[in-house]
Amino acid sequence: MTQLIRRVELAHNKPIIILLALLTHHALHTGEWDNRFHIFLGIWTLAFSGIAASEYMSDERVKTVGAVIQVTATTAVIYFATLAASILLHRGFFHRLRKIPGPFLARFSKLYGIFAGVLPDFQYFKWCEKMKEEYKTDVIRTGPREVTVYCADAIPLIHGPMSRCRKGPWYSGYTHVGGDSAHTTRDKEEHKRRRKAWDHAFNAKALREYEPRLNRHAVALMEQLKEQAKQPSVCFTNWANYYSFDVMGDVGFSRSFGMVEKGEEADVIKLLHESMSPLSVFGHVNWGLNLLTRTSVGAKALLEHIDWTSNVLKERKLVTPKENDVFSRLLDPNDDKITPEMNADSRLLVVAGSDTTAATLAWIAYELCKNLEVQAKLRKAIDAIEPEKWHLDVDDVANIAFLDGVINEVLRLHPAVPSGVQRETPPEGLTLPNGTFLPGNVHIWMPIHSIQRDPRYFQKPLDFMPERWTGEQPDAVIEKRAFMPFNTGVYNCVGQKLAMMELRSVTANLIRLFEMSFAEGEDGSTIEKKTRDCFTTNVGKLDVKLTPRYKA
Ligand code: HEM
Repeated sequence: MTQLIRRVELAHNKPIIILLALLTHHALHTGEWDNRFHIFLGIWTLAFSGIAASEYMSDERVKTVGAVIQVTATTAVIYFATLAASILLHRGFFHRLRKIPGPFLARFSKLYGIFAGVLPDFQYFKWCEKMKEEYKTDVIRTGPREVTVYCADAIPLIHGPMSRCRKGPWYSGYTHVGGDSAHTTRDKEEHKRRRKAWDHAFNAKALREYEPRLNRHAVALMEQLKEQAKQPSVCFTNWANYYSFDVMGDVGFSRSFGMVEKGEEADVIKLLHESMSPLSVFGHVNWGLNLLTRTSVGAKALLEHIDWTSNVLKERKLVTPKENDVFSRLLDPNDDKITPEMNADSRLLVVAGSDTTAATLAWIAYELCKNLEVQAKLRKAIDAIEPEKWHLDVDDVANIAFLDGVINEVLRLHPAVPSGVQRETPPEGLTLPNGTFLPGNVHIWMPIHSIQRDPRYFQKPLDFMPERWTGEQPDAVIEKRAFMPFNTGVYNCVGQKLAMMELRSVTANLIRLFEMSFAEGEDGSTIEKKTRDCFTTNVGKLDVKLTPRYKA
């Protein structure tokens, strides 16, 4: 054996080291390693430890620790320098995406997007917007193997029901810790099977069953806001969070979190936001997120949140609720076990079912404070409904065109998933409607925020104009497909009808009971600047002044 090692003399044989580096690049390039990068780290650690040991044992010239380190380090430098040079040369000048325009440095690494687009203000969607203005084209290369696509006519190809694209590796970032949810599974057949149960949990009959709960939570919120209105300023973002968390707990798990009742930020909301935070950066470098969750460094909150949501489900499994909830439809009553997939679905419901609605409610308050004439017009429409009732039920506000116009306009200007979702081209590639050919296994993002503010699709796109949705200004929507806050196709938001019921119920009652304006010292800049894009958003604080319209 020693003879053999001596003959090969790997550490002294530069061509072999270079060849191994090139083979490594080939393996990295042809496979999907985003979520298996730890395997390479393991192989490298073993290989270089092996080289150090074999040098020490077999080479008379290498007999001190210093000499062993020197030889191993030289080997590592040659290997990694070759690997880096090969990767960078390929990504920069020979890659299949080399003809797609984009920032020069972005073609070498996604780290560029992180430094240029995320770290300045954690609002990556704004950087996407800047790229579109700078390059004035619909397809921009924003990473070595990634493009950002801005044209609405590509939506059916990328997201539509017949799309051949599949979910990208972003979705498997921490599958190894929590299992795959219906949302994170990348297997189309598995998604189809699991989505059936979710569809059942949000069909018309189920939604009707959830209505009384929504009414109860809206009443509780309004009662608390009446008390809060005695203060000069109310932190609306907090109350939006409490409400949506209570609804999600009740409708999802028949569990009362009682946050509106307590009126204080519960640790679990903080934990939820902290668990999503790493995605703002590591959502762009999958291998980073994967390593983070494997080593727990920096992913403590995420792991704790996964545990917490598993416990919520465990406790739910022990009871038979009086009213059906979402998990009445998802859990198998004949099976005592809770699978990792069910635990992952539990976290999916907590994240998707609370944060998105809370963020949208906060933006509704922001836009209504900024556009007082819209608020007055909305109030007129709301006052006309069932004037003798002191509280409007979900059913009462199901078909108010101007209310839906306000909500749609907020979802257009402030989508809860602003940077969009990742898809991957099929192996044979994809030709976009503008003729651009995207080779196979390329990652695509369609930034919802940019598309929904594009003047090609919406007249005066930055104006808050609910009338564009009500029939009063129909020409103001030029391309309806470009409105995709809940996404579209087989992976679209299963909870969108429930979300609309919540948004209508809270907005209508809020506007019926209070005049709302920015609190003193507030101008809306905190929510604009401090909102953090973490796939969903952690919205910044918004303080409002509520003036009751009726005496208690
Ligand atoms: C304003 C509120 C909401 C917005 C803007 C929103 C947006 C979205 C978007 C864009 C997706 C697609 C994600 C992707 O493809 O990766 C999605 C998926 C999903 N949403 Fe929502 N959502 C909202 C509220 C809700 C609510 C209230 C629930 C449940 C209670 C919910 C449950 C889900 C689930 C389970 C999925 C995964 C569906 C699948 O992959 O088949 N969402 N949502």
